[in-house]
Amino acid sequence: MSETNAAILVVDDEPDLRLLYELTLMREGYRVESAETVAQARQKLQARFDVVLTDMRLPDGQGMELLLELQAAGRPERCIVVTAYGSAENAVEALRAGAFDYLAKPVELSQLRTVVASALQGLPATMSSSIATAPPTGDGSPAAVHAPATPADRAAQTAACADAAQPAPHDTAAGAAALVRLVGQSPAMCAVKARIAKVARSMAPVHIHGESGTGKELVARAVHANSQRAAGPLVAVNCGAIPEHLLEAEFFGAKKGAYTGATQDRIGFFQAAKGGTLFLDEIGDLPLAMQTKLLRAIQERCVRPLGSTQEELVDVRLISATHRDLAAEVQQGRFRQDLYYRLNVIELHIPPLRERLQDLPDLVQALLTRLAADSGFAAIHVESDFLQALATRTFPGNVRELENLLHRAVALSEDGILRASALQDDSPASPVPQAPVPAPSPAPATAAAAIATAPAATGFGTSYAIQIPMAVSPAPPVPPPVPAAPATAASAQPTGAAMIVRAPDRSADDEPLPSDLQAWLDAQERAILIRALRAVRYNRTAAAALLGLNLRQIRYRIERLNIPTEPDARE
Ligand SMILES: Nc1ncnc2c1ncn2[C@@H]1O[C@H](COP(=O)(O)OP(=O)(O)OP(=O)(O)O)[C@@H](O)[C@H]1O
Repeated sequence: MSETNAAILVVDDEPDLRLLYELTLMREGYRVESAETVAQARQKLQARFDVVLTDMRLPDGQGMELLLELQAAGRPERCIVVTAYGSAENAVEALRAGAFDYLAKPVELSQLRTVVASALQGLPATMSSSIATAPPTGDGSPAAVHAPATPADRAAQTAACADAAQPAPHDTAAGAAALVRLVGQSPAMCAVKARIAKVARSMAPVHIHGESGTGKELVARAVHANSQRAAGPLVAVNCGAIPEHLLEAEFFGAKKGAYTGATQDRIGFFQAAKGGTLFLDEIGDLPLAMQTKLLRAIQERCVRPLGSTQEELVDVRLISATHRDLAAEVQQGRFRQDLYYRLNVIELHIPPLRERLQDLPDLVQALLTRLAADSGFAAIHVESDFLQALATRTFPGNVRELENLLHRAVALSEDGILRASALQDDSPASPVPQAPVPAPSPAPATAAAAIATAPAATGFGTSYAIQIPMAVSPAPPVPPPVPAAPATAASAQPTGAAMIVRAPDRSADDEPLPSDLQAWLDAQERAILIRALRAVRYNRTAAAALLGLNLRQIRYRIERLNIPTEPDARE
């Protein structure tokens, strides 16, 4: 959307501050209206805006009331709440209630501009084209508006699992593809997908919790891909893999000579993720000293590269993940409570695979599709006893364990047929629990086989039967690069395989067509440019040379695709 058309409502009772916000935003080209009280704001909100910037404390009530009323009315305005200095509770409360973002007093004007611009990103153009009138409600609260849904809204609607697996024409093909890549149609996974689509839309920090191998990184990628920052970078960091003495430089950047070995300026993760998402995996592994520095970066919204005197504005959405129980880590003094509070604004829990065993057939199919290409077999046949043997396991290593197990089974198979005997050396790591049998997922659209309860089912061990169609139905068409696994009834083999997974044919004719060619090409170009820039530490001349471009061409492309580079990136 053209940001200059955007309409902003500023709500603040302090005339000086109101004027300052108004002037700052008008200078950005926005159309600004203002209100001094909750009552006045309600009046103004009979019309529609793109963004509402409201102080928390107002003479006749709280800014939160406006936020909640807009939410309740299903209004599409993005709300930014201005909180008192140091009032983390208010900020977190507002984010949990659905605020897009918050600003702490005293509001830095550069931050105000960044946060408002970020809130306007990805809004449909129709919303900002005019301050359209919304029908009055009678009680003075903001009227409901059935505005065009945002991509995240649409994703939420389609995240009812069958739809998420078969994405409808979607504004962000990448967002739908990211949800499809997260295989599983069990109620637990459907709930995870629906929540991803819902929480993706704000700037609120998301904390993903789940055992190792449950797919936390895939979930983080899906949140990013469904957010309005999807066009920006996703920088994924494994906090446990960075030597302690390098943490600060890696996170915040460093000037040449700032430490032994710093032979040139380098940008940090915060700068690299500018305009996008910073995914801090294994956050529980961060040493306490670094936790303090990270907290400061989050609170102050700026970072200072090592050896620099200049602070740099932070413009990232934070996602963190851990397999640890962070609350327990806080109790034991190993994790800062205030940081935990800041990171855990929205929690996403990924259930372990043993609690959603009905996802097994879908997962086996998806994972084998990935493996089939490298296996050397034209197709991999999965015998029913192999699936049955899998279903008796508890997978303490979750999907990663399943992936490894399939990898070994395929590698050791001489004929491309997976039988239960292939699992004999792969002893189950733990005894089968006598847990209640989970309900099977409702009519899985793509499952090659569905695990269903046998009569008088009592537990995992002997109570499952595998319903086995003769062949795998074709996987739903998904945007690239998600591989499809075409296999038809005609491809069923005389082995009576429960599942047949064909190595994806890489011929161009079989690639699903992108629904928005330009967006698809831009995404490819952007990813390649970012890779090249990172490879040469953001030296644009070197990156251009890598890609067979000249400096002018790469500069043009960087600018066109809004690729963040170091402020003083070298040429
Ligand atoms: N629902 C899923 N659908 C498809 N693949 C999955 C799913 N969940 C996990 N995987 C695959 O399992 C492997 C492990 O996933 P991932 O790295 O995201 O797990 P994690 O929870 O981040 O693990 P860790 O805590 O050890 O970092 C990856 O190869 C991932 O692609």
